Amino acid sequence: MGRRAKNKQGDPTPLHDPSSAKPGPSAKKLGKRKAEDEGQKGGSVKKPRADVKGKEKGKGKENSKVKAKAGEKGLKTGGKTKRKKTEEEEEEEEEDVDMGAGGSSEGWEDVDEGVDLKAAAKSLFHDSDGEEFTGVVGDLDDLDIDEDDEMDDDMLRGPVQELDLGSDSDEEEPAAPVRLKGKKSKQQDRPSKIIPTQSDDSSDDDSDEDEDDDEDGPITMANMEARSRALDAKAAREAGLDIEELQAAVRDGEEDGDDFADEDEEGEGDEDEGFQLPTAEEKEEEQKQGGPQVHVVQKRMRECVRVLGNFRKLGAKGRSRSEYVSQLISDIASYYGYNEFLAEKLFQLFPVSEAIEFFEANEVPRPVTIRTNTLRTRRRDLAQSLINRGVNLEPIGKWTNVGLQVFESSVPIGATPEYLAGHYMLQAASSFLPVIALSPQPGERVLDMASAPGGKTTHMAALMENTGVVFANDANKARTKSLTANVHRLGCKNVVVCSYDGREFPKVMGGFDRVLLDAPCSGTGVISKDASVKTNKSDRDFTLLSHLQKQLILCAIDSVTPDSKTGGYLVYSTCSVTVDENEAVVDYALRKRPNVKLVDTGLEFGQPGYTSYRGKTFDQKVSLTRRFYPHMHNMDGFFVAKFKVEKRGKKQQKKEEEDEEDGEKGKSGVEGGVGGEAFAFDDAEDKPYLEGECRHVFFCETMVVSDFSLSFPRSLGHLWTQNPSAGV
Ligand SMILES: C[S@@+](CC[C@H](N)C(=O)[O-])C[C@H]1O[C@@H](n2cnc3c(N)ncnc32)[C@H](O)[C@@H]1O
Repeated sequence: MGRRAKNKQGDPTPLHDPSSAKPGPSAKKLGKRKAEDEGQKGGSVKKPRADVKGKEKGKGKENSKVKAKAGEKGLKTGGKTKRKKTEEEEEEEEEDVDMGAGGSSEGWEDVDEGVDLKAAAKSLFHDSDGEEFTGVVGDLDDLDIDEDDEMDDDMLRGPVQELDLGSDSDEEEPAAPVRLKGKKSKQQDRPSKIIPTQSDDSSDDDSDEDEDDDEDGPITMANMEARSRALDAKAAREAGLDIEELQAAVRDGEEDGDDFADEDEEGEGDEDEGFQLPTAEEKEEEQKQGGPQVHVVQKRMRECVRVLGNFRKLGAKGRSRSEYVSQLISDIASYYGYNEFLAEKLFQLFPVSEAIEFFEANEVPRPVTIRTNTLRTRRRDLAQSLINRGVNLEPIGKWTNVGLQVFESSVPIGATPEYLAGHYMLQAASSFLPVIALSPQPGERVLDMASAPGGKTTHMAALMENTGVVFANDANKARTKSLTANVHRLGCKNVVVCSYDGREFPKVMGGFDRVLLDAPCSGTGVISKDASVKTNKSDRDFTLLSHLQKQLILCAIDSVTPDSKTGGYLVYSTCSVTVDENEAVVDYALRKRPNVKLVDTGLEFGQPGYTSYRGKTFDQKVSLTRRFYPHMHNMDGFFVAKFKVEKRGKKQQKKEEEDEEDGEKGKSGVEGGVGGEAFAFDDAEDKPYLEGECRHVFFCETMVVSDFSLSFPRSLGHLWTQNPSAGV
């Protein structure tokens, strides 16, 4: 936690207008990275932060007070600008401005004006100087928080464990990483932030001023934020220039009539004297020596990106584009520590230069973010309480009125009294998105089909103001423990926890106004959190996951009632960036269920989903889905699709019945592989794997009702009367 909290980053806000050009290449950046490696560990961007850390440690308690003060300033004025002022200015202003009453309200739109926040915060919590803690209301006694649960908040997403077909991620890192042996990342050799995301740029409006500051005087508590931002901004500007240069190179290539689609076209230009693609013999020799040297790989990657940006001009005679591509993929795999299969799969998602940005971004932790639980508190009150404890934070961005980004904290953010009292959930910013898209309404009946550990369930319960009912289901019974704990901690009284295989819906219950299917996935969007994904995913995993996701999405659609007066929506999301798990699943659902249509997600940013990919064409409406990327949005890789479910015609019903019969005969008929090759699943062949997937399924007969004060019959009455055909 501490490491992340100290990792000051830009907002997880949109960096690009979806319509704007994607960020460009960074071949030059790879060169800069090398210089930083050799010149100074940590590079110019990281060094001041290290200094600051050292000072913070030394200052102890006093330090946290200063930080709290700096944070208060941020709160009063909307954050960023104020923290760049001198200590004297801050003190002066502190006297002038009444905490919480007035001030600029950017990012705090959810807060009533004129509230005495200090008093409000005090009424909730006593100061941390030993007075009795009286702020907790509700069912704290019911809390059963163990370490796993704490982790669960943050590790909201991850690969499906059942499909983890072995990983070698326990392998030790070599002590002196001179050569690349096997699939080990060399990231420990390099500064953690090498190609700054453009969020750094966008989050800094007055970076010139900061840059001037950079020259004078030592780093102090008062100026450290400004220093850090200035350095980030400087690096971002440099990266921007690189991007422009490389984009220009790519444009030149295009103008020259370079056909990027022609994989085997041979180069016409002269290869740089200093760079030659290695011959087969040289590669063999490299392997014999225990793998290439880091600086060789860095240089080769940089050169390959450059050549591929303008292949016709720069490609060596007699060498094909695909040779450069496969060399680059192989070097990416060894440099960043991926298996070659996954490196290639992810590489193919982006233009060459952007792919490097994506891989780089996976090496950097995403910002620490929390979601205010509006059932227990308001964001401004929560911020005030945490600031008083020495937490430096800011609202995430205008797109959410409950999110806070934590920059630094002198207390463990997963163990504050506010956390234990359920005032917030440690939650990745990307996790807010599907709930915002689904937009559950008070009084509705909602299903969260794959819900553990409950980040989205509890968010939905809050949006529904603890009314209606949220069925929080998860096939993995062990995971429902942390789900239940979170439901209790956050004071959700409209949640029923259950543990079915999602594919049992709507047979067990249906008739929902809205359904969220936050599907089990490969986790390729959260590699910065779980590096094991780099090496433990195979082609077969993606095939099986896609199969499961297709089965789940049909069940999710069928669980929505088209008769809903207020809703009739399904949101499908994953924390993966692969097309097989996203667009291919959505397209499959559209083909299998003509009664659903894609609608706008309502999310303000994100890239449109692919409508064609590697020879496969999807429904044009798939462009309504949204993709989110670490390198572009400074949040976990994520995908969101929103469907409106309408009434089924008789013809469709008949077709579905036929499909079901076919499935029972042995072929489930799931199709839609990426790359043009349609494939069908053979249930007999998949059985061992699907059984593996199902072995944790617990068909619960007794629901765990989150609010024990609710009478059992009433909650279940609500449940069963909606679905008389449930047959339970
Ligand atoms: C991405 S996680 C869900 C995260 C959760 N929505 C949240 O926000 O905290 C996917 C979940 O799907 C569950 N799962 C896997 N297979 C399932 C199935 N067949 N039916 C229902 N849930 C399943 C896993 O146990 C896992 O908890």
